[in-house]
Amino acid sequence: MKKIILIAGPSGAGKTTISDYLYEKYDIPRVLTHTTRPMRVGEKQNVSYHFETDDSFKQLHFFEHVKYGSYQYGSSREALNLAWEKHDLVSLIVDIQGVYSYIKQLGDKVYFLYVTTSTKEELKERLLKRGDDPEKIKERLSGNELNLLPADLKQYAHVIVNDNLNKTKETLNSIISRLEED
Ligand SMILES: Nc1nc2c(ncn2[C@@H]2O[C@H](COP(=O)(O)OP(=O)(O)O)[C@@H](O)[C@H]2O)c(=O)[nH]1
Ligand SMILES: Nc1ncnc2c1ncn2[C@@H]1O[C@H](COP(=O)(O)OP(=O)(O)O)[C@@H](O)[C@H]1O
Repeated sequence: MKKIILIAGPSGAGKTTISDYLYEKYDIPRVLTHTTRPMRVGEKQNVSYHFETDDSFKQLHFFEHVKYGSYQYGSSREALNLAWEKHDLVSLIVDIQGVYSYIKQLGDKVYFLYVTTSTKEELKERLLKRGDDPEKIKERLSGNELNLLPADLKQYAHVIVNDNLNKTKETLNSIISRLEED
């Protein structure tokens, strides 16, 4: 059965790292989303995101979309179907609002991975090392942008505390072998 692995959690928790691992090890494609935020060093157009201008963003047809600060993010049904043509399992990095939309619209096709770390200090250190602007880090690690796991989503969430990447990979290996049996 076709499934979508939703990956959500705070900035710096390791969502992109996990999605990359699923692709490199299992060929599980990432459903690319669209954003108007500027590219970070190391990111590539149509690899990390479809980077858009405010005008090109307006022309798209979204499954759901959100705004973070002054930047827009959104995902399309077309992108999901395209990824599903390549593989029955696909991954998608979203925020918590996106998780609600996907669970509502796709029900049991959703496998929800919630990624976090034991401490917020670890997130801050990783984001500084990644080269993020300290002001932006402050915003990302507070309020709604922190993407904490809400009580009503706990029943759907498979939580990964990504303090140790090797341990995380082992957990992912057993998750994928179970999902591939479905
Ligand atoms: N709902 C929704 N959230 C998205 C989408 N694309 C990205 N996000 C979320 O937007 C937030 C900001 O993403 P980004 O700027 O790449 O920062 P990062 O989390 O630090 O890598 C993250 O929580 C992403 O999961 C989307 O299409 N829909
Ligand atoms: N378990 C881990 N231990 C230490 N650093 C990690 C771990 N997982 C990911 N990282 C690093 O932390 C930074 C943030 O990870 P990333 O996957 O970009 O997070 P997110 O997509 O959730 O914002 C990256 O530089 C990544 O290489």
